[in-house]
Amino acid sequence: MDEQREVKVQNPWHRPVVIFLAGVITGGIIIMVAISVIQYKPLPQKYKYGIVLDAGSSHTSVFIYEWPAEKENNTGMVRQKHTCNVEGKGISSYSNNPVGAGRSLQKCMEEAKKTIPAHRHHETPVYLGATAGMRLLKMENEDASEKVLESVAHSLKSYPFSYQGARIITGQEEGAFGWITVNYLSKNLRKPTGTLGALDLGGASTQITFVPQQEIESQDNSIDFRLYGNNYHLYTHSFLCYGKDQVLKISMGKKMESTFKADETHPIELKDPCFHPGYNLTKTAGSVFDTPCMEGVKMANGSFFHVGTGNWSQCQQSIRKVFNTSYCPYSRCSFNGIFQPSVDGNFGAFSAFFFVMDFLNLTSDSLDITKQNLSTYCSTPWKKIVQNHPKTKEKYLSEYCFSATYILTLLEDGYKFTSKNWKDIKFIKKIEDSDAGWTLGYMLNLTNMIPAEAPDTPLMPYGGYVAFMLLFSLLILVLLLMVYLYFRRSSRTAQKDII
Ligand SMILES: Nc1ccn([C@@H]2O[C@H](COP(=O)(O)OP(=O)(O)O)[C@@H](O)[C@H]2O)c(=O)n1
Ligand SMILES: [Ca+2]
Repeated sequence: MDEQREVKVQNPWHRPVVIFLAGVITGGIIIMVAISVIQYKPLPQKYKYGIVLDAGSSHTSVFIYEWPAEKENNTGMVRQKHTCNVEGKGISSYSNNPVGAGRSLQKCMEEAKKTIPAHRHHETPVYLGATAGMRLLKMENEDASEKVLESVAHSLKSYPFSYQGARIITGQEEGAFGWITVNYLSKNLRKPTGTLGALDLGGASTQITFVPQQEIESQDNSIDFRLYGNNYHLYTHSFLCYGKDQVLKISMGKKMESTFKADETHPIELKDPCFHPGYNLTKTAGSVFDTPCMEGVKMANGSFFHVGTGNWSQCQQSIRKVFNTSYCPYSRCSFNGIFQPSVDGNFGAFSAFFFVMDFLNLTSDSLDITKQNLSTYCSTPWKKIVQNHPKTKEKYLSEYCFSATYILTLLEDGYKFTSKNWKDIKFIKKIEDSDAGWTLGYMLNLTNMIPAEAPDTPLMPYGGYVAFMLLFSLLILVLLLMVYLYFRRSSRTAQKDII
């Protein structure tokens, strides 16, 4: 018995190699789990910023964008952090006082300094893009337009941001970057689903941009992008002078031309179906004809009584006269001899399309109901309109009937939307807290934030990776435990057998 007891039991767990290996594996698993858990804790995000100034014909807005520093090439990561409306009119109104244009930006740029953390200021790009108001000023007086641009550039350079330029963007850029903005924000760009057409209405120009089914017959209206590995072949056109403020001038000018006789003494009455009954204001012909958009219209002078008659269908008749549909050198045209394929898919209509239709509550009905409601609105007496909207500036209030009638005429007669596809037009201001407009697309393009090829995506999303690592580590632990228990049992049995 004693001899037997003295036989040493060879327990495999007591071998140094096994002990060392078991220690290393267990240590490894503990480290793996610890790393996974620590990694899973969301790290404080680091943000980057960009500033774009939209110098429109009627006013200037400053947009501040932000995005997580590590994710700048992912779609939908950039969002609008802050906007500031510059006081006063657009920069093109400073043609006689260019210094004033630069000075007008000061308040909003100071706000930008406060909004963006100081340590990011020097690397924050700032861009200014001017649109149709400056295009018109350049046509009228190139020297003045250059002075205004120099003035805003000088002003922007005085801030601690990274100045990237102040220029007049083309109508094509305005249309195309508006399209990029709405599709980036709707996260359409990396999906095989359809894209959203873009309709932008300003004070001095309007843009239509979409992916057409048909071939684009004119080179000027075609633009190609490769974004996230997909090719986009876009139709785009910008109609200079067809913003709502310029069309109001043109259509009033045409009415004056046909109403006023050369020998009549002033002031004369201009009866206008686009203004409410009871509206009566003395205006100067100069305020109507102060634009290069009135080519070929005989100029009146002196002052006149602008008298509203509030008749929607007559208003529409008068607006139709600003579209020339008498010639088309292509298989089909919108107006003024401009090629346009038939509209296709859904459209986002923003800027003044939204402001006007939203103010009048006309954003969600059929085309027929919309026309009926607008007709009732236009024939409502001016006194009642003022009573109903005591806080709205009378100048703006008086123009809604005209503007909405222009919008319907532009969309139906101009772009050839019908009562069937009217519902495909969504009047939008924002998509996920960011304004629809050209500015975001402009910045994304200039900062190369939309790559031509889709960035490589990891095998699995981060959350999935962490879950996988935890599960896998747990499995190894359980397996080790089972192996341990097995060896312990078999070594005990061996001991018993020996005993
Ligand atoms: N809250 C607002 C802001 C702008 N608007 C109008 O929207 C238009 C904006 O045009 P814009 O200044 O961007 O001019 P463009 O240079 O784009 O032609 C102007 O006609 C403004 O009067 C509006 O109706 N309601
Ligand atoms: Ca605009």
